[in-house]
Amino acid sequence: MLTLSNVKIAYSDRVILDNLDFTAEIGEIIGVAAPNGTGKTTMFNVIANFVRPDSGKVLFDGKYTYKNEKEELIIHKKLATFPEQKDLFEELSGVDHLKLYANMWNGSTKNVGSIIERLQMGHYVKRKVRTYSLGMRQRLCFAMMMAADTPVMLMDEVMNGLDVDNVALISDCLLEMKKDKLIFVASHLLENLDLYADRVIFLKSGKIVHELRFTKDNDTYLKLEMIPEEYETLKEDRTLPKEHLFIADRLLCLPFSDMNIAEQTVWIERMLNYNDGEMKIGPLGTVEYYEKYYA
Ligand SMILES: Nc1ncnc2c1ncn2[C@@H]1O[C@H](COP(=O)(O)OP(=O)(O)OP(=O)(O)O)[C@@H](O)[C@H]1O
Repeated sequence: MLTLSNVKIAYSDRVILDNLDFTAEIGEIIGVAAPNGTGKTTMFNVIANFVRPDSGKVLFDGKYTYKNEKEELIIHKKLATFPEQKDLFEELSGVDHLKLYANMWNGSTKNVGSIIERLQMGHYVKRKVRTYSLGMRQRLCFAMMMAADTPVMLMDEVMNGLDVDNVALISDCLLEMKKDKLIFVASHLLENLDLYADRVIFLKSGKIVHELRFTKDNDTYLKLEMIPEEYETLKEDRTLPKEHLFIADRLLCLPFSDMNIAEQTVWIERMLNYNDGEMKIGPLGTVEYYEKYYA
């Protein structure tokens, strides 16, 4: 549905996206993880054509690119970007904003009532935006995306300023929405991405350094916190599996899926001597890969 081929962009001498290749389909939520200033927003800006890449192209439905205004219009009917709070109109109400987005992209306001109900905005949405808190504004921005109801959505920092309950609410909505959409979410709430993303891409030095796919077939690891000195001692006897990881100088991860039960039992018994025997068994999540690449 969406293809980025060889997308390159640099500011002055600094390469932000370095010949990026990427394909995504309807029905996916794709998390984008990377530290501040890496290029998440730049990637979204290129997808939306707010910024022209130095080379490479963005292709929608296998045929539309940003080669002329006609095609740009076709693409922009399919694509909405998460509004920034500073772009809200202080003197308009939340309902006014929702109607605006619904009319602009969807051509109908018939879903506005159910969106307000789903996002529990009924008690404030008729007031002017200037009276809203940060969290109320953020929920309105998300509601505007729901009102636009486009097949492609670029959500930058969607959870900013939301409390735990609202993060859970928006996460549930994302899962409900994804069936007929391709949704990108750039976020620093890493654990939250594990709850709804189908895959998470990690950007580093302009490239995708890792793609984490959440499937039931993901490799399982035995995970245990230890200090670097303990890890070094353990390494000396040369029995650690070759594919083990020691992430961020704190987390030992032993690949468990490939071991037989006897080997697994031996390692669990050995690990009981560390960290009061506190260990976890499961696949690696976004936090662990993030630490692997950026710690
Ligand atoms: N118009 C511009 N001119 C010059 N440099 C820019 C421009 N836009 C972005 N950059 C630089 O490109 C880099 C990537 O910025 P970008 O906003 O894409 O990062 P990000 O990963 O979204 O960061 P954050 O997590 O802070 O939102 C930064 O170093 C930024 O300063």
